[in-house]
Amino acid sequence: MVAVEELSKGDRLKGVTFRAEGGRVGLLGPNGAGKSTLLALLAGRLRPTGGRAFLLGYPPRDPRAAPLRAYLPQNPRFFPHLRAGEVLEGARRLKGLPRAALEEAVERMGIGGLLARRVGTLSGGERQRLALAATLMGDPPVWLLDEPTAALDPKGRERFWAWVGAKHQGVVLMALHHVEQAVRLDHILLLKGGSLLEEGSPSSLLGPRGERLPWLMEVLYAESA
Ligand SMILES: Nc1ncnc2c1ncn2[C@@H]1O[C@H](COP(=O)(O)OP(=O)(O)OP(=O)(O)O)[C@@H](O)[C@H]1O
Repeated sequence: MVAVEELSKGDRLKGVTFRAEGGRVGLLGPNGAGKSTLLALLAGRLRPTGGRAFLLGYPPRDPRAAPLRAYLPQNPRFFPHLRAGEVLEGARRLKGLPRAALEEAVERMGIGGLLARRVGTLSGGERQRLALAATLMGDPPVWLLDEPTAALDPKGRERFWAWVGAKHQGVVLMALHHVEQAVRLDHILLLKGGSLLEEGSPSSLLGPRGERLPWLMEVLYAESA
């Protein structure tokens, strides 16, 4: 479903290869590891300098790939004067979705009370909920999410993970910083310095009881003196 072969972007991503047929796949790695670069390449926002990728058989920049994916960048931007409801309505029209899809997205992220608010007045977490609702509306098969939970409070995180849990087909590929969320994943890709260090299930990488967590933290996050 998502196939990545020797994908490169200069020094930012160096020949990464993996396949994901379905499920929740986490990209873990320190700042600057290349997570956002990989997601932006799959979203068709960047051109690779080498290698290839496919979303359900289509290269990311092929127009046929666009309706198959939802992409949440790290810092989604909105026109601050728009109301949250207008942002969602714009997303709905752009995607050609029925009104029910918008209503489901509002319900899932719990933002019914924000619809009349101007985006510029929303808090960081409220904006993140709105961005997720606008991005995931209509549930396309491939979700590409750059730190989707970073600004969310615990309730917001629960809502997000419940939406992910309700997705029974497709791939959710997401960059995450909070290693404790790794237990919610089916598969983990460890990125560092633009390269894929290792991949596997949470229990194979972290140990069945999380006993390898110190190793993981050291491998990923140790800073050279
Ligand atoms: N537009 C750009 N031009 C040149 N280099 C860039 C650009 N954007 C990012 N980089 C560099 O590419 C590398 C990978 O960055 P990327 O944003 O993909 O990392 P990341 O794993 O998402 O990091 P973070 O956890 O900090 O979001 C970093 O060294 C970064 O400084």
